[in-house]
Amino acid sequence: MPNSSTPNKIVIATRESALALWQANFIRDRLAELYPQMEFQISGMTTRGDQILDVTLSKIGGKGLFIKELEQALEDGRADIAVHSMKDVPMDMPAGFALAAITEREDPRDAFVSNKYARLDALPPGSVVGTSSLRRESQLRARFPHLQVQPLRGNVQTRLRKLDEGQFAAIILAAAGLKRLGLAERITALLSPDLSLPAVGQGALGIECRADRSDLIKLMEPLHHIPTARCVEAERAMSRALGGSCEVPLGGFAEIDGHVLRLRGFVASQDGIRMVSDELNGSPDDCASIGAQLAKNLKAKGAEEILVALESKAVDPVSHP
Ligand SMILES: NCc1[nH]cc(CCC(=O)O)c1CC(=O)O
Repeated sequence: MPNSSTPNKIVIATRESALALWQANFIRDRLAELYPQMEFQISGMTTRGDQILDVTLSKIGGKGLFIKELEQALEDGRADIAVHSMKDVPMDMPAGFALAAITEREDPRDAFVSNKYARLDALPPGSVVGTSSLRRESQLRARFPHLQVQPLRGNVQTRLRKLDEGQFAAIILAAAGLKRLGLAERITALLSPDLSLPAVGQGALGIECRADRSDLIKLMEPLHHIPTARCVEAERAMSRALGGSCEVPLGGFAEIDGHVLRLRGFVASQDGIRMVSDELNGSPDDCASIGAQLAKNLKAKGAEEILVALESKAVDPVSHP
């Protein structure tokens, strides 16, 4: 129960895309149920990541761009919490910030969306599939080398519009985003993790606040879903140990069955020609060490060479001729 040291009003910082607003409203509604006497306000803001739409995100600084402005608002006291897709949260939290809660995971799978074809394996050779995710691209190229992959940026609605305009035979999106936006009927087929291993954190939401706001961390506790948090921590520990960012074609997905946490991971070259994947089981209590160990095992199988090759590719050709 909130005591005298808890605020009577909580301001929630969010990006202004339909999905981000849905997520912020979802958390607001959960909090309002828990704390009916408190007041909640949603504060929408445009981030640099939202403004820059013409280049591949990985080339201009990556996912951090979507959350820096929100963190600035937390820092300045203009907002109390920020709601993020865990997929968009960098592996290392910046100093002074904490994840107060990780919510129960929505469907973590990728979705195949097409107006013409029922399944990925029904696409004729040369078909153009839209995605700007290096993870999705590398897996598609590895498993369906006869398909073309072309960039597709923008929010969920923009991506669906580009599909509907006929620029692509199919696109790949996160099922969670489509379901949250009430667009589940657009899902043509769900891709099993064997076919498209999800992104680290996919489907889970994170609530961020300043690390010194123990009042907020306490208030968010009922929204923290421990099995999801353990799975996401296993995935993030793996990605962190591999130096994962959105510049790296990498996937990580953990699930708990009974007393066993199963973590699967892969690292690939963008063209999917080189791919190293592996999995590890263990106790959910050991989530972080399972992630670190799987990263080691992947490195032992050759992930390091793939990562080094990616790094040299990322070097700016102008300043490093
Ligand atoms: N890359 C953007 C992004 N960040 C989070 C989601 C929604 C799914 C989720 O919460 O994991 C999406 C859309 C997508 O990948 O299709």
